[in-house]
Amino acid sequence: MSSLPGEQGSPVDPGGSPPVSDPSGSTLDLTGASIREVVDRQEPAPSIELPNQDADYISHIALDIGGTLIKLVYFSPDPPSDHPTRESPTANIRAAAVASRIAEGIPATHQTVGSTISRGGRLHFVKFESSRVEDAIQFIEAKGLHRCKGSSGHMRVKATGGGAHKYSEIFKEKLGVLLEKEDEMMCLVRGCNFFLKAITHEAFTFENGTTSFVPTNEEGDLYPYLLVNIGSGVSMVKVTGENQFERVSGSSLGGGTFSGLCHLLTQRKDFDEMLELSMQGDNSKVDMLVGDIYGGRDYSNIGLSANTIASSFGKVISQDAPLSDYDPADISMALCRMVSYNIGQLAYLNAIRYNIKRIFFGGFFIRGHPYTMETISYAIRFWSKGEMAAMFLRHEGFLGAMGAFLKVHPMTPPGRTSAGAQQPQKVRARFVERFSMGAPFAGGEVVGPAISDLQEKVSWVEKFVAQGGLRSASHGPGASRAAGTLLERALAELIFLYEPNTFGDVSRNEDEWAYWLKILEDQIPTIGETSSPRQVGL
Ligand SMILES: Nc1ncnc2c1ncn2[C@@H]1O[C@H](COP(=O)(O)OP(=O)(O)O)[C@@H](O)[C@H]1O
Ligand SMILES: CC(C)(COP(=O)(O)O)[C@@H](O)C(=O)NCCC(=O)O
Repeated sequence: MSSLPGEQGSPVDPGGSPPVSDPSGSTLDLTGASIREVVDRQEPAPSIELPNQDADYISHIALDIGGTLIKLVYFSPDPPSDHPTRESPTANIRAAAVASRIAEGIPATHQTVGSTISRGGRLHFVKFESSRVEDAIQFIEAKGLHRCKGSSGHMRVKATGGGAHKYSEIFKEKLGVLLEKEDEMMCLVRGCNFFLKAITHEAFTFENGTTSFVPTNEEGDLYPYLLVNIGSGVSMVKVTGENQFERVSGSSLGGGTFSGLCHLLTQRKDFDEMLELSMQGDNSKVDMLVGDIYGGRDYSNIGLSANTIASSFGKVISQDAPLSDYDPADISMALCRMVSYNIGQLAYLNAIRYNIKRIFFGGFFIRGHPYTMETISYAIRFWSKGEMAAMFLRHEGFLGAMGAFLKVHPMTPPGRTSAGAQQPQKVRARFVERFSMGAPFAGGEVVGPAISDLQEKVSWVEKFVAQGGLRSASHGPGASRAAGTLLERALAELIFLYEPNTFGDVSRNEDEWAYWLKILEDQIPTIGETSSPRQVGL
C-alpha cells in the first residue's frame, strides 16, 4: 500500500515527474493526484483529486450511455481559496476568454481569475438510469456542466455507448449539447488502460473474502489481457496495446439478465436491493448441487465437490411448488451465481483461445459485490486449475466514460513532435491512495469487504452495539489496549467482534490505531459519551 490512513494530506508522486506546462491545454495533470474511496451513494466509484490540474483546461464532461445506466465523468474545480493560484504563462489569453464567459453567465467556479489561473479539483464519477435520461440532463444543467466551455454555439460532449446515438436529439434539444459519438469498445479499452496504469491500487483479486491488489502499472507486464465488461450484456475484448484491441466474444447473458430475471421472480426493482437480498440467501434451496445427485458425495474423479452447483435452478422442477413458496433471497443468490459463473467460464475459454493469462472484469454488474466476485473468481480458478485469477477494477463501471473523457485530453503530457503529432501515450504520474475508511490492510493486502460509505460506517457501529457492545477487551488483537479509554476499549472489542480479518494488524500499528479511533470518535460521539459500562455490558 502506498499510503497509510494516517497519511492523508501528504500526497506523493511516485511517478516523480514535474508538472508540464502546456499552453495548448491538452494535458490531464496527474501530478500529486490521489484517489478517495466512495463517500457518496451517488458516486459509485472513488473520485480522483487532481491538485495541480489547471481547472480551465479540463472543463469538459464525458458520457457513457449504456443499455441500463448513464455514466458521467466530470471535473469540479476546487473553490479558489482551497489552493494557491499560480501565475499562468497564458494569462492574458485566458483573461480574455474569462471575460467572454462572464458575459455569457458561466458559473464563477469555472473561471480563471484575473491574471492567475485556478488549480486543483476533482474528477467525479456519477451514474443515472438510462430510462431516466432526464435525471442526467437535470444534473448536468443544475451543475452548469454543459456550459463549462463557454462556447457561444452548441457545446460538444464526448459520448459513448448505444445511448449516445439513441439520445442525441434529447441532449441537443434540452441542453443545447452536441454528443460526439465515440466507439464503445475503443473507449472501454482506453479507460481501462488509463485506470490500470495510473492508479496503483485499481486492480485486485477477491478470493475467500480477501482482497489483494495487483500492480498493473508496469507497462511491460500489462499486455495482453482480456477485458470482460459486464454491463447489460457482456463484451470480451482482447487488449494487446495502448489502442490495440479486438472484441473477440460476448454474451447476452449479462447484468441485464440478472436484473430482469430477478425482477420477474422476486418483484424487486432496485439493483442494490437485489444484491442485498442475495447476501441473505441460500442458493442450494433452488440449485441442484453435485451432492444432491451423488447422494451427498463429491464427484472427485472430475474434481467436483458435493457443494458445486450441478444445475442452476435444477432443484425447482422436482419441488413442484408455487413461486410464492420460495424465499426471494434464495432466488436472488442463485441468479447471481448462475450469471456470474457462466461469465467466468466464458471468460476463461476465451483467454485460453487467445493464449491470454490475465483477465480483468469491469462493468456495473459487478458492483463490488462479494458473491459476484467470489463466483467469477471460483470459475476462473477452477477451470484454469489454479493457474489464473480473476481481477476486478475499482472504477469497474466507468471504463467507457473515462475513455470518452480522455478523448478530449490524453492521459499524457502531449510533447508534440516537430510535425505536430503526439508522442505515444504513457502515464506521467500515479495516483496516491487516501483511504479514509474501509479497505483496511495488513501486510500489503486489503482484507474483507471495504466499508465504503457513511451508512455502512454507521451500521458497522450499530452492529457492534447490537452484538452486546463492550464485553471485556481482554481478548483479541486489541487486548493490549484494554486499559485505555472507553472508546479505545470499544475499538479493541470492535476489531474482535466484527469480521476479525477485516481489521488485520490494526492493534500493532500506532497510526492505524489512532486512525480507527478517530473514525470511531467521529462516527459515534453519542455512543462514546453516553455509554456507561452497565449499558454496554461491562
Ligand atoms: N443502480 C443500478 N441500477 C441498475 N442496474 C445496475 C445498478 N447498479 C448495477 N447495475 C447492474 O449493472 C448493469 C449495467 O451495467 P453497465 O456497465 O452500466 O452497463 P450498460 O452500459 O449496459 O448500462 C445492469 O444490468 C445491472 O445488472
Ligand atoms: C451490445 C453491447 C456491446 C452494448 O453494451 P452494454 O450497453 O451492454 O454495456 C453489449 O450488450 C454486448 O456486447 N452484448 C452481447 C452481444 C453478444 O455478443 O452476444
